[in-house]
Amino acid sequence: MKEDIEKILIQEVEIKEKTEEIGKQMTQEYKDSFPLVIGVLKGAMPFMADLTRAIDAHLEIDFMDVSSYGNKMVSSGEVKIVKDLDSSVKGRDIIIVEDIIDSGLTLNYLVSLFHHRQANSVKIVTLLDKPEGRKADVVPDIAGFTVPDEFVVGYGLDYAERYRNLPYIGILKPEIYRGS
Ligand SMILES: O=P(O)(O)OC[C@H]1O[C@H](OP(=O)(O)OP(=O)(O)O)[C@H](O)[C@@H]1O
Ligand code: HPA
Repeated sequence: MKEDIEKILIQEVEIKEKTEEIGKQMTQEYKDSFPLVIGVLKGAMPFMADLTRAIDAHLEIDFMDVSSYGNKMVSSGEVKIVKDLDSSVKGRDIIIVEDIIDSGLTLNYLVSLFHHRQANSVKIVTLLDKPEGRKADVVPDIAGFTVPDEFVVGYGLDYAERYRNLPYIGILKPEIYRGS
């Protein structure tokens, strides 16, 4: 698997340090509000697991799985709910945890949905932000790293469902996409 990686963009230790830093910040911000922390499956799974353990405050955890209709590159922005939340967001302070914001279409949909469901507040925390990919106007409240406009994998992020279990963020060798 590792031989498929052209370049490591963010090392495991950098992810760990950044996650600790974000966790400390969120401990201060949320120590009195019992937020509902929502991980967006599947990509956010490792970050969600590490980040929530870096927050020293009471919180509730839930997960949502969404997928975009059709090819993402030409996506209409329409999103399908594959797995909905177990909890109600009404009146709650919501923190959405993502691995990456690229086009912003997934988060644009989720933020609107949670406002429609009458959340008290909706904040976005993402490990990676790829601002050059944006098609919808989404700005994270907390972003760990800004990445260039390239397809990245690892630490939850996949290519064809592979590489999610890499402990770092990297860029694939071009021949992997070309299938040779
Ligand atoms: O800003 P966007 O362009 O909407 O892209 C970001 C979304 O894309 C990825 O999920 P994906 O739909 O690939 O599902 P996955 O998490 O199961 O891999 C990622 O985990 C984000 O949820
Ligand atoms: O760069 C990416 N890598 C993996 N999944 C993604 N989903 C949106 N952008 C990306």
